[in-house]
Amino acid sequence: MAQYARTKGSIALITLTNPPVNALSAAVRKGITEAVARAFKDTRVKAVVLCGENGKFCGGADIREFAKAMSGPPLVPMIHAIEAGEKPVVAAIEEMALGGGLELALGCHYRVAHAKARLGLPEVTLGLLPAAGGTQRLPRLTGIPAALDLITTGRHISAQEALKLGIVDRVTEGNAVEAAVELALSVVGRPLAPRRLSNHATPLPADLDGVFEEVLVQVKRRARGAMAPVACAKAVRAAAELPYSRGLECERELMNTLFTSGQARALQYCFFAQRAAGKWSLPNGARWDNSRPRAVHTAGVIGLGTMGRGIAVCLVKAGISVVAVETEEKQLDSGRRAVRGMLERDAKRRGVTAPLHMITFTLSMQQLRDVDLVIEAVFEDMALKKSVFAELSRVCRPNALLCTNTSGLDVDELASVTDRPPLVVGMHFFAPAHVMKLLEVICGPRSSPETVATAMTLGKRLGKVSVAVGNCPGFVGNRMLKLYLDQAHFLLEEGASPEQVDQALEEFGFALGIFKVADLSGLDIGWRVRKAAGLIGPDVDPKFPSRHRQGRRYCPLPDLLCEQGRLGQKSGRGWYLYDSAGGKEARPDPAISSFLQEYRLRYGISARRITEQEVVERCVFVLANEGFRILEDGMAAAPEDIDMVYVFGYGWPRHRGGPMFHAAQVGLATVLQRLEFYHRQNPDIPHLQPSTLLRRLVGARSPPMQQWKQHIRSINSQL
Ligand SMILES: CC(C)(COP(=O)(O)OP(=O)(O)OC[C@H]1O[C@@H](n2cnc3c(N)ncnc32)[C@H](O)[C@@H]1OP(=O)(O)O)[C@@H](O)C(=O)NCCC(=O)NCCSC(=O)C[C@@H](O)CCCCCCCCCCCCC(=O)O
Repeated sequence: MAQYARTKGSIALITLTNPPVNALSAAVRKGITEAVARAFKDTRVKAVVLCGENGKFCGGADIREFAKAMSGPPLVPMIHAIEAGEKPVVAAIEEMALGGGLELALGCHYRVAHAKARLGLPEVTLGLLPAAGGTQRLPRLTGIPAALDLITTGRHISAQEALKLGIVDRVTEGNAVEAAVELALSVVGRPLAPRRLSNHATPLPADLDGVFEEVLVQVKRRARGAMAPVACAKAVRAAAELPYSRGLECERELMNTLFTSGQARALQYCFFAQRAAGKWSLPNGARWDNSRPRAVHTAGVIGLGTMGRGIAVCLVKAGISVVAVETEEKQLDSGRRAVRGMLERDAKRRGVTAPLHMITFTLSMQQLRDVDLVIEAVFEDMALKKSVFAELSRVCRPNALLCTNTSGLDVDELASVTDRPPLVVGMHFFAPAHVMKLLEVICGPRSSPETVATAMTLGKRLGKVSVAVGNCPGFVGNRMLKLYLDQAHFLLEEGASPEQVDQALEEFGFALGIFKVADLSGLDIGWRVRKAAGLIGPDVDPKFPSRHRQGRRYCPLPDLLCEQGRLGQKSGRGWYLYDSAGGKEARPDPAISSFLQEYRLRYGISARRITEQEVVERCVFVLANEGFRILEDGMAAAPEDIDMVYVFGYGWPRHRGGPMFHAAQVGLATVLQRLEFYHRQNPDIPHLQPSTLLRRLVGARSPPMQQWKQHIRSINSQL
C-alpha cells in the first residue's frame, strides 16, 4: 500500500496509504520497497519524495502486527536500500513521523517537516527500542545527549525543535509535500555520501561515561524496573562505541530480548486499552460514536481548594473561559493567587503569555448564569454538595451541565436535588488535577448520552484519559483502593513495617509505596470518610478500639495515628517522619516502630515475618479480585477500563499493564489459589475471598481478557 506517481517530470512521489496513521504494515513495507525500486530504475526519475496519505507521514511500525508472526519485507533492509540509493530521497513529514516512521525518514537523504508536525521515537513507551536503525542513525545526527533524551523518554518533539537538533533540514508553514518536491529538484546531482547517516561518525561528548551514568539514574527513577529504557540507553551507547554495522547488530539483539518480553506485551496492551477506554457505551445503546457532545466554551468551577484550583487551570489551558466561585473572600484570594501562579509558571515554562484573562474569580454564584457547564469541587460532604446543586439548578441556564468532582459519593442522589438529572454527571479528577492524567466519568443511571459524551470529550480536550464508570461507592478507583489500603494496614498489624510494605510495592514497580502515598494525600481524608461512615464515633473506645466492625476485620491503626496529630506530610509526621510540616523526604520513624509493637502487644498479636511475596500478592491480588467484582456489578465496561484507571490514576506500573492484565499474566488459576490461601489464613477479611467471576473464569480454563465479558452475568450493568 504505497502509491507511485511522477510529478514535475523527474520526481517520483511515493505515498504511504494505510489510514488512519499510515503505519508500516507488511503491505506498506512491500509497497514502499517496490515503489522505491521502480523509482531508482526509471531513468526519467531524478529524485524521490516520500509522503503519507491524508496529510500524515507515518505513525511507525504497525503495532497490531507485533502480536502475530512477522511477515513481509523487514524494515531495516528496506531503509538501507533507500539510504544506499543513487537518487536523492526526501521525506515530506506532515503531522507526524513517529517510531519506524521517523526511522524511515532518517534513512532518507533529506527531511522537510510541516511546522505543526510532531516527531519522535516513542518505542520505549511500548516496551521496545527503535529497531530500524533509529538508535544508530539518530545519535550520528544529533549527538549522544539529544538522542539519549529522545530515545529513552520517547517524547514527541515539534518541527521547530527537530530543526534545531538537525533532524529535519527545513520546516514549512505551507504544503510540506510541495516543499519536499522543491528541495528534491534542487539537490539533484549533489553527492549523496554525506547525506547517508550510517556513514557519519557519532559526535561524542567529553564525558561519555558520565552522560550514560546520569541517564541510567534518570530512567531507573522514572520507570522502576522497566527494561526498555535501559536497553535504549545501551543501544545508543553502541552507537558511540561501535561502527554502524556492529551497532545495528547490538540494536537487533537488544530488540529481540524486548520484543518477546512480558513488559512489551503489557505496554502495548496499555496503548490499545487507553484508546479503547474512550469508546464508551451505555446499556441504553448510547455510544461514543452515536452520541454528540455539546460544545463547551465557558465553565464554572465551584470551590478553590486543591482540586478546584487544578481543575480551573486545566480548563483555562484547554482554552475554556472559567468563572471560579468561592464562598469567602479569604479562600477566594488564596485560590486566585494559587491559580494565577500555576498559570504563570506553566506559561513561563512554555515561553508563552499566561492566559489570565480567561478566568474570573467571584463570590457570587449568580455569575454562573451563562456558563455551558459547571464543575463542583467543594468539600466531600453530601449535604454541602446537595445544597450547591440545588442552588445551581436555580442559577444556571436550563441546559447547562452540572458535574461533580466527588471521589465516591452517589452522583444520582446529587442529581435528584436538581431540576435536570439527565444533565448531571460525575467528573472525578485526581490530585493534582492539572497534572494527573485520569478522569473517571461517572455515568449516573439518569445521565443522558449527550451529557456523558460531553464529559468524556471534555476530558480528552483537557488531556485526560477519560474512563466511563458506574455510580457505586468509590466508583472504580477508590473502591479498589480502599481494599488495597486495608491489606497494607492488616500487614502492619501482622508484623510488617510501613517501609517494608512500601519497599515491596516499589520493587514491584509502583512509583510510591502505599504508605508514602497515604502520607502525601493526608491521613485525615480517610479518617473523615470513616467517621462519616460510622466506623469511628462515640460508640468506639478511642483508647482501645475494636479490631472488628460490621462483622469483618477493621484496622484502627490509621485512626490512632490521626488522633496523635500524625496526618502525613502536611503535619511533618505520618507513617514516616519528615523534616518539617510539608517536608517531602520520608524517613522511617522509630516512634512508629514502637507504636506498632505496643499495638500488637495490647491486642495480643504476635508479629510474624512477612515476605515481599506476601505483601505484593495480598495488595495486588485484592485489587484484581475487586476488579472482578466491579465487572460483575457492571460498574466498569471492560477489564481494560479498570486497568487504565489504575495506570493513569494510582501509579500502577505501566509495564505491568494494570491489575487485571497482571492477574491474567500471572495466571487466573494462580491468583485464585493464592487468594484462597490468604483467605483461609484470614477468614475475617471477606475481600480476600475470591470473587464469583474469578472462579467462573478459572472454571472456564482462564479465557483471554477479551472473552471475560462473556462470563459476566450482570443484570444491572450501568455500562
Ligand atoms: C500516531 C498518534 C500520535 C495519533 O494519535 P491520535 O490521537 O490522532 O489517534 P489515536 O492514537 O487514537 O490513533 C488512531 C488509531 O490508529 C491506531 N494506531 C496509531 N498508531 C498505530 C500504530 N503505530 N500501529 C497500529 N495502529 C496504530 C490507534 O490504535 C487508533 O486505532 P483504534 O482502533 O485503537 O482507535 C498515536 O496513535 C500514537 O502515538 N501512535 C503510536 C506511535 C508509536 O508508538 N509508534 C512506534 C511504533 S513501534 C515502531 O515503530 C518500531 C520500529 O522501531 C521498528 C521496529 C522494527 C521491528 C522489528 C521487529 C523485529 C523483532 C524480532 C524479534 C524476534 C524475536 C523472536 O521471535 O525471537
